[in-house]
Amino acid sequence: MAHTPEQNFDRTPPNEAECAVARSRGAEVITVENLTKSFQGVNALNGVTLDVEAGTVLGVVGPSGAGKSTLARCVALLERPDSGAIRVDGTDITALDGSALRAARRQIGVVPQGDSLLRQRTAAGNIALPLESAGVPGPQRRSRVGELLDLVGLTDKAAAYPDQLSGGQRQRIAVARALAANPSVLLADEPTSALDPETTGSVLTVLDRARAELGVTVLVVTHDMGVVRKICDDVAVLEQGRVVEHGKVLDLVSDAGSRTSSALLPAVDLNPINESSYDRVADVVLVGFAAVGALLPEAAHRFGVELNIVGGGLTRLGETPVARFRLGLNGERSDSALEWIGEAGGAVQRSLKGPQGVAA
Ligand SMILES: Nc1ncnc2c1ncn2[C@@H]1O[C@H](COP(=O)(O)OP(=O)(O)OP(=O)(O)O)[C@@H](O)[C@H]1O
Repeated sequence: MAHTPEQNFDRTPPNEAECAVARSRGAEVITVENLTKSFQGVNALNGVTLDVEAGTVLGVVGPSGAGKSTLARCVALLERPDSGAIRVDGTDITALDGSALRAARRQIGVVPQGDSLLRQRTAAGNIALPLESAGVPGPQRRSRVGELLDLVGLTDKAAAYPDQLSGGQRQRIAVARALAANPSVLLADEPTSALDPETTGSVLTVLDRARAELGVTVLVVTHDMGVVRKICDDVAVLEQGRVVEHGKVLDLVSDAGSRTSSALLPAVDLNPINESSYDRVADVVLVGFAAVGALLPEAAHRFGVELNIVGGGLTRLGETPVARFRLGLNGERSDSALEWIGEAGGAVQRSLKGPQGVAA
């Protein structure tokens, strides 16, 4: 989907309803198929397949050397894969060259790893750079730079040089620069490494705003599950060049065996003494305000059982409250109560005491 610079510039940001339509359509903006890449005999990518829905934030996580940056660099067309396809808005970008390749590159904004701003240019000058390269006329350029400074909350720093900005502010300017040509995809490689928690929050807020206000699809490479916790809709876990887990964060946390649930949910400590006084003990994951607030009291009331939380806790994934609780139940209808919690949307993960197979 090639845009001239003017078309890019003139494209008005989609409103909330349009973004919602894009999301509900579930259109896959990036599809990676069986991607392989090796460097001097080392397999960095070993058959990676995944898709990213339009208007979502995907976190690519995994240990050092797993292939995260190589995947990001392939998607950004900075690296050519050995085999496989990468479709962006339906076009296999690995097959492009010449002007088609340049047009495809404009669809992908990149926030590179590390400090990437030009030292001799002001914040505004850095953001303007891709617009200058694309030949966008001065007045339009200035207006676009103003919008982007506003988006990243740094209007008052337009004339500041990178050395006069904090690490987090520099990163926010790098995000603004990556968004300048109005790409459909924003790719950020470790955007928060080396930042303190507070500054990290401000950079993540900017990435989230890019998705929410511009409808951009965001792919963020990170070793920090805190990034996934705060802004990611989906997560792909890479290990040794392969995707070992991929899906919606809120679905994966309901799966007891997933790496995502282990990393993001409160631990459930074993407390045999406490648990011995119950007929049934089970773990449950509850997602969303309604489930967290109402499901357990409702189950106790419906089935006339005593139901206590004996472990676990509550957390927040983005704006969504999520609980992993260990429950202790007493009463004849304890199994029915657990079954009902499962049917009502809770994920009852294992029956630690009593008959197995209560899972829903
Ligand atoms: N340009 C390169 N030349 C040689 N080997 C490379 C190159 N880029 C990556 N590799 C190798 O490919 C493998 C995957 O590296 P990659 O940087 O993609 O992993 P990563 O998951 O991003 O790691 P990190 O979290 O440490 O950045 C590693 O073994 C790495 O040494």
